[in-house]
Amino acid sequence: MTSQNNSRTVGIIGAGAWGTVFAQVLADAGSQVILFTPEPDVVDSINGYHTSRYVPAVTLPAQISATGNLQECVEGAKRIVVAVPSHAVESALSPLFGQIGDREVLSLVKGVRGGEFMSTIISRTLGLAEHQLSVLSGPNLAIEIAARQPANTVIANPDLERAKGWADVCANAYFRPYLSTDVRGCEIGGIVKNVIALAVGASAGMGLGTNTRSALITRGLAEMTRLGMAMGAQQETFLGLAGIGDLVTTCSSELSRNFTFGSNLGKGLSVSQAKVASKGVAEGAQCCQDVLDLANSLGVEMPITEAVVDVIHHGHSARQMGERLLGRPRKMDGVSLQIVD
Ligand SMILES: NC(=O)c1ccc[n+]([C@@H]2O[C@H](COP(=O)([O-])OP(=O)(O)OC[C@H]3O[C@@H](n4cnc5c(N)ncnc54)[C@H](O)[C@@H]3O)[C@@H](O)[C@H]2O)c1
Ligand SMILES: O=P(O)(O)OC[C@H](O)CO
Repeated sequence: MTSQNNSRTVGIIGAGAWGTVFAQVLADAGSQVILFTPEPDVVDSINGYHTSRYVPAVTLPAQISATGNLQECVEGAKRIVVAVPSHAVESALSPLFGQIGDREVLSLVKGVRGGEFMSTIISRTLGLAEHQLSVLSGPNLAIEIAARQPANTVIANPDLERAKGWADVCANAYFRPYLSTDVRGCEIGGIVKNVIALAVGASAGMGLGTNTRSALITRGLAEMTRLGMAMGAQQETFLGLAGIGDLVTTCSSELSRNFTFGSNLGKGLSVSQAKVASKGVAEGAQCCQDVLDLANSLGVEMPITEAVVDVIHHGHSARQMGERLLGRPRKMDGVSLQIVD
């Protein structure tokens, strides 16, 4: 199947859980969508049966097709969405360097690597102009949205008209975008919440309850906000959908891969066993070291993140993580905006 070269055709690079469900969101809002994936069985399944193993038990709208040819995905598309995991962004996009022209691009990716945010890496890899890339982030568990359950999100671009353009294309009866100019804050929210969800998942896996969860969410919000403020983000972003909203969702649901990854660690699985058991990418495990490096380079204290890094990379157990956080010096309550709390 090929895309129609019209103003409502969107190409999505990456047909995992979120890319596929976002295709449904766009189709339900009136677009034709063409998904690119290097996995031939996924292409065949979408084109032949309107199904994908990434979203079981869902019948995809007929306006969605798939291709294993990257050029075919983008050539007829008016707008382009990036939906691969953070570790695959450069390899997936580099063949398209300089070929995007003036088309609008939207990143769904939640990750940081080598001190760089995905907006920076995607813009550089594709050779985009300033503000050509918008970022979408918020409490968006793909499987719930696949069932057309109501969800809000945030679309950010310093040029609000460009963010509005994307909101017009993806708003539908169950998907409501809010707007922001704070790209950096939205990206930080989408990254740090994954790291905190690993810690919350680990506590749940150990059999701990809601008090522990609330403590980690609240102190996690403090960490996220401190890092964001040190990087020039807006404080209110962290009290919105891309901050506390996504943090609560990811720390509350077994549909979250990060929560589940942490839960498996809490139950005693090793990091490599938890990775194998994971049904998709757990960006918090991929990115926690990068988040900590960023925090350290800015002198920002992130004790939960530090404890997660010790579990993921230095052989600490989930129990040791808990003991270490409980043994910290006394602190004042509330979200202190001092970088060292
Ligand atoms: N799943 C969700 O609920 C959800 C929600 C919001 C944001 N996100 C974010 O979206 C991003 C993608 O997550 P996902 O859930 O779709 O991942 P996933 O694990 O479900 O699927 C990853 C997809 O990327 C594809 N891929 C890997 N390398 C590729 C390459 N080089 N070129 C093209 N495709 C490649 C794989 O084939 C697969 O289709 C992540 O950063 C994630 O944090 C996910
Ligand atoms: O499944 P997770 O943990 O990657 O979370 C998915 C989304 O980011 C939730 O907003």
